[in-house]
Amino acid sequence: MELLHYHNGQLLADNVAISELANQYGTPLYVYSANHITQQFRAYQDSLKDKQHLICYSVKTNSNLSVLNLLAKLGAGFDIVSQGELERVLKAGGDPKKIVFSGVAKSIVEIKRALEVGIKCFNVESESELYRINQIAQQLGKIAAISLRINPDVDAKTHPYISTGLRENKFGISYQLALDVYRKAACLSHIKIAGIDCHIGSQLTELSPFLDATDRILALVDKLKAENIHLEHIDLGGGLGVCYDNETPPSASLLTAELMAKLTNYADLEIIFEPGRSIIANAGILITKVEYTKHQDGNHFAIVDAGMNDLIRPALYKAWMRVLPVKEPTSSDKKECYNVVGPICESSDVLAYQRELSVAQDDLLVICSAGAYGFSMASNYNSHPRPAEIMIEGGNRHKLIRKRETFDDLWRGELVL
Ligand SMILES: Cc1ncc(COP(=O)(O)O)c(C=O)c1O
Ligand SMILES: N[C@@H](CCCC[NH3+])C(=O)O
Repeated sequence: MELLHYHNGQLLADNVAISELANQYGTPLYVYSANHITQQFRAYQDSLKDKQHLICYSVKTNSNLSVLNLLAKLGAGFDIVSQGELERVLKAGGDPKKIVFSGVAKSIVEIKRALEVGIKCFNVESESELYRINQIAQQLGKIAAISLRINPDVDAKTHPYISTGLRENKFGISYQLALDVYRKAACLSHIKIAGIDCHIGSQLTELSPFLDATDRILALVDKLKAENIHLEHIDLGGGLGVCYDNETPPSASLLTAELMAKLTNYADLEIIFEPGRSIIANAGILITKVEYTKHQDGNHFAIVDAGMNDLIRPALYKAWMRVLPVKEPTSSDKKECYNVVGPICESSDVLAYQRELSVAQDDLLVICSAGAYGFSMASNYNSHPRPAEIMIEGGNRHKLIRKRETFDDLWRGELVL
């Protein structure tokens, strides 16, 4: 079932009226549906049930403790990229043995902490990182399980800012060097080679880049085997896209089925995925209120209380996100072509360009598909407190899962000289 639908002229999320949420919690407001998150996660789980697998939700996508806790209870592992994300997962009740640690700049402190809590695996992104991990593991008297994140040099056919698997990107170890780095890893005293990893980008709407990357990774697995380097798992990353407008990405079950077909001769390998957006993007919305409308020089602006500080995707990538009025439009409404703009003093603070809307002051609008890379990328720019977040459970109960920030939160930790 879709998250949003109109009923008696009002927009509902699951079975809850958006206007009720805005009245109770204020705006801007992030809202997520536990049912939808569960449904998306289970789509991965169900399609992999015949294969040893671990679905490591990508924490950066939406790292609210309640979201992590919900996913942990469903059996998720976690893909993290910082100690902050590690601490969040632990705080939310996630199992450290199901954590994989990606990221190009893991610090000594981060590596130590990850070893102490006993994560599943480091996704190593450079040769120097490998040596650092070995050294720290030696100091702690531990063996670090690693996989190398391979940069397969595959075009993910997505926005250049969110493509990560091309040779010019900073991520991973070059395909050409990978075998050699594995050989070096095999000689290190405190390293255990556990797997192989790749993640080629985000918001992928075609299957072919996934298939190409997997072929290249499997060719490496074969070469490693020939050298007696045996792996326990293969991690194919995240990246599956969602529908924001009219994209038609493959479903999680089609993606996993196509990839599993390639893995039939690798029955002993556990398969790991690191999905983020496809779990939660369409399980979340951002509710915002129209503060003013402005009509001048042929332009129509709906000036709303949410801005690029709350949701940066449109400003950062010119991402298109659907905007729906909370009051159901009728055929007699007079519509104009609006730019939906926020309060921030930047010309790029535009949430949506050129949308046919009928809006008036104090109307509520919903930015759809905002569950992924929404709140997790929010900032306090222009000294706006970050929004509250709420979760709808069971389709009709709603709970605050993050309080709206106060002004005290804005200057917490600052000192007046
Ligand atoms: C290493 C890694 N894994 C997983 C993800 C999740 O990607 P997505 O949200 O596109 O599924 C990302 C973000 O792109 C990432 O950098
Ligand atoms: N933040 C990006 C995706 C980047 C993925 C990070 N690995 C977005 O909103 O689309």
